[in-house]
Amino acid sequence: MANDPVLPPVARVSGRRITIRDLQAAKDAGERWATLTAYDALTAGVFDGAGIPVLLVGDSAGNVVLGHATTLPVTVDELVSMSAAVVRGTRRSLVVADLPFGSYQAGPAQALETAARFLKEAQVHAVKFEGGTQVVPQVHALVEAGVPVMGHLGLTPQSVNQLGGFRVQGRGDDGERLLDAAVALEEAGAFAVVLEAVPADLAERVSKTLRIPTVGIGAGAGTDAQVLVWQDMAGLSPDPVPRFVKRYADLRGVLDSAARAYAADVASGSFPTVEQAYG
Ligand SMILES: Nc1nc(=O)c2c([nH]1)NC[C@@H]1CN(c3ccc(C(=O)N[C@@H](CCC(=O)O)C(=O)O)cc3)CN21
Ligand SMILES: CC(C)C(=O)C(=O)O
Ligand SMILES: [Mg+2]
Repeated sequence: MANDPVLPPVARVSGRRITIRDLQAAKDAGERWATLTAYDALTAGVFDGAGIPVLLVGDSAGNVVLGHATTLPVTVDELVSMSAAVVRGTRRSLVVADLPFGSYQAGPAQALETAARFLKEAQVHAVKFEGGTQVVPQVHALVEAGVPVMGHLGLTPQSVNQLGGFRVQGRGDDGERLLDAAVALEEAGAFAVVLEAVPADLAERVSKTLRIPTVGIGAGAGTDAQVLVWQDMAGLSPDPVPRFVKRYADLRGVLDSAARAYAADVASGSFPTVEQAYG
């Protein structure tokens, strides 16, 4: 894994944690890299071993772990707990935690207070939060305090009620504003920016304009990195999944078969056998 030649150089960093400097070096060298979400120690350990350089403890946990319809109900306590598990389950991946809705919008002091909880209680390496020019003071304050910040523009799910649904952002004149916001986040000190559900040509333009890496989700092939929710990528999420998802496995089918086979074995008496029993 650490010496797997198919992995990009940033994923082959061995014997230490990947840093935000490695990610910048990857962009400077023109290397693309993959990010996945993670919410628990076991899956985080799998992705760490597979050479995924960045793991995001997303507030998408609200959807794929906690059963909510949106990310809005997710609390700091919930994500701190999951983030701590992800950090404990990894050795090499850089772990980024999403700041939940309502935990940073009030201003730089609130953002710093929330980020400090993630760094102290979960020992994450960076935080991410949604928004453009309105969160620039927060980015500045955290970077000043030594906390790496990832921005998030485009479809920002914490604003779903204002956006009027989960729809593509940045079409037409909005594209210019998104580009300006991306530049403002970079100037405030962000180390990377997520571009979610924006037209591919806009995402490519932003990626070429910024020095820092862009991380696309539903933003086409022109970004420096990609991110997917792991349950979507592995085929565990139920239909419908957003159109930008590619399923690399059918975990839902695998788990469904396993559960059915187990239940049938119990019903028929063929599990457990003497092999699974103590003498
Ligand atoms: N499982 C999961 N995957 C995600 O990618 C994800 C979450 N949850 N939760 C937080 C946000 C919400 N996201 C979403 C949610 C829905 C669409 C969606 O329904 N897209 C439609 C319509 C697009 C349009 O009409 O503009 C699609 O078909 O892609 C997209 C992104 C992305 N994030
Ligand atoms: C999809 C990524 C960017 C995210 O914000 C999340 O998982 O919450
Ligand atoms: Mg999120």
